[in-house]
Amino acid sequence: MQVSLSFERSLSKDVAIMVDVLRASTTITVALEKIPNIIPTLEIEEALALAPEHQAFLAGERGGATIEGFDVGNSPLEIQELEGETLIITTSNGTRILEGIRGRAMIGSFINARAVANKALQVATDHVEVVMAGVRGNFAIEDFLGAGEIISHLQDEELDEMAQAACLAIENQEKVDQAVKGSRSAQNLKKLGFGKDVEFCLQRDKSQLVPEFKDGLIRILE
Ligand SMILES: O=C(O)[C@H](CS(=O)(=O)O)OP(=O)(O)O
Ligand SMILES: [Mg+2]
Repeated sequence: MQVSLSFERSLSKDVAIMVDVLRASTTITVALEKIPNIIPTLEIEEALALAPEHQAFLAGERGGATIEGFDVGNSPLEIQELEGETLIITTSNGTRILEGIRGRAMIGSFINARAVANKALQVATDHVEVVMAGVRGNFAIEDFLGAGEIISHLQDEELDEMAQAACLAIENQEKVDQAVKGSRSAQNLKKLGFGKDVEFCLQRDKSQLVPEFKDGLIRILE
């Protein structure tokens, strides 16, 4: 099995795992514990327009800050409190990257790294691509390290050089935690009062859930 790491744009027609550690991947994975259907949207207006017909909760942020009038932010801790049928979510990076995936799209982060890696291996034909979301077109260290955590569970496969680099980068967990906490994204979230979300997002293998994005909907891949 080939394993590759890419940034922003997915090239695979097989399986692609979108990684947005802070915070879309983590928030979506947690939301699926109590909400079976998640609709990601690119725009706030689209989210607002869809909410009444689905009687859905609204979650989302811009620049990390909760969108006015939404039930919760893009926050794994806040989303844990919600229970229902449908959630609509719009975020700055993660939801946009998902839309660009042409293959089978899964969602991964530190909290489900092992589960998503195993599932990808099971269902892929010959290629698992890990896609770092980044922040508005820029590299984000938290996504590189989250990708490394996932790839560390695929080490027996044929890793490209980017994938090897990410895997090597996560060898020291203490340094990984320090780097993620010191990232621009984490600093921004701390300023906005979401410091505890950063700690939450760093938990390893807390979840066995693997979210899959298919036909406009995110659900648990059984
Ligand atoms: O909500 C988040 O943590 C980020 C905010 S920002 O774009 O990094 O300012 O959004 P995400 O889509 O989860 O990267
Ligand atoms: Mg992010």
